[in-house]
Amino acid sequence: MSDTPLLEVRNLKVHFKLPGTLLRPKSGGSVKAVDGVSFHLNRGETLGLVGESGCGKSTTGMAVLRMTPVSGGEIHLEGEDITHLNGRALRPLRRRMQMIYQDPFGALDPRMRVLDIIGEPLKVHKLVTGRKAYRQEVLRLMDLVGLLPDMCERYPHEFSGGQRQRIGIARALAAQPDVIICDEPVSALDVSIQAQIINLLKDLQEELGLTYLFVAHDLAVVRHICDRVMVMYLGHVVEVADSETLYTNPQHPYTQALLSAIPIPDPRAESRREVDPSIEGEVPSPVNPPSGCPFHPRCKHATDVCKQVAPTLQDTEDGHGVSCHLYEPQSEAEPSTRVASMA
Ligand SMILES: Nc1ncnc2c1ncn2[C@@H]1O[C@H](COP(=O)(O)OP(=O)(O)OP(=O)(O)O)[C@@H](O)[C@H]1O
Repeated sequence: MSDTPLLEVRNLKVHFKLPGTLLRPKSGGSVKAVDGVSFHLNRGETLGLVGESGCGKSTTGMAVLRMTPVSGGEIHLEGEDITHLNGRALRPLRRRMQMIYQDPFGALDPRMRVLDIIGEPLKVHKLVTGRKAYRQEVLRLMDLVGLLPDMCERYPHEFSGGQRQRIGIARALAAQPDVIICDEPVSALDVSIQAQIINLLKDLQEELGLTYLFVAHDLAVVRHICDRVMVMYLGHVVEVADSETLYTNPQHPYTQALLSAIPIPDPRAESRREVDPSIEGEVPSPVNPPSGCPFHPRCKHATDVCKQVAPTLQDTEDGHGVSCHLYEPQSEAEPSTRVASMA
């Protein structure tokens, strides 16, 4: 079996130009929404992408799908550089990478019947021939996601939020994708429905060997579905590790702060929980980033959130990477594995 990851992203940058003002029309500057992000995704695994609002999670997903312009870096799908594919060459990629959207209400065309919403990718990518095979395939997909056959003639407004998300999942599956980007797929749903959709995604992954990039701001949700988790802060990855390690032994102060904000189900433990103050207050914005490191105010590199001398995050053997100048590896035996290099 090949060691090539299904998806590999190297030093990805997405910088948006800001419009100028009336007085200074040319000096709008830019937002570094994604600024040097690297990661890999193996076939059959789920990688979580977490962080506060505005840290660049969705933009990373959209860039990987080649739905937003890439300012720098490389995206490889099964070893093929897809960063600069355009026009016709992008078509097969559109099938191979699908997205499940956050808003099950806005993602579906209200004028289309479920039969055609789910079936559209079958037509676009010519995956079935004939009306009968088309209908059969849609019904099979509906069954996979727990929708009844007679629902296929209905319209999106006749469904609940959870059912609409099932329709969105069936539509994504119709394309027989290699990678599915799940962009906050449960955050718009009631808590009781969230668990159903997460379980459905897990079951489908097991049955069909799916690969997910799972974007979410809710760390509690991510823990249940992800094999590995990557934490983003203002366009950078600050820590990546397997889920168990990240939740039980977080090393970056930002990860620790994010975890301190998760409510604990046990009321006694919850009453003792203290939220790290660095995570409270206004969410930092890449439009006007903080001038010093909010986690290590005394760090001598703490200028413009480590952007002047950015610590680099190593893709290490044990898979635990920490991007912080002040991080010390725990073991002498693995000096190069966890240290953020002083570039
Ligand atoms: N098309 C765009 N033009 C200009 N700025 C943009 C554009 N798209 C995103 N941004 C900015 O890039 C930053 C990252 O946005 P992004 O949506 O990726 O964050 P996010 O982590 O997914 O947040 P959320 O959880 O709120 O969706 C934000 O400051 C956002 O305002």
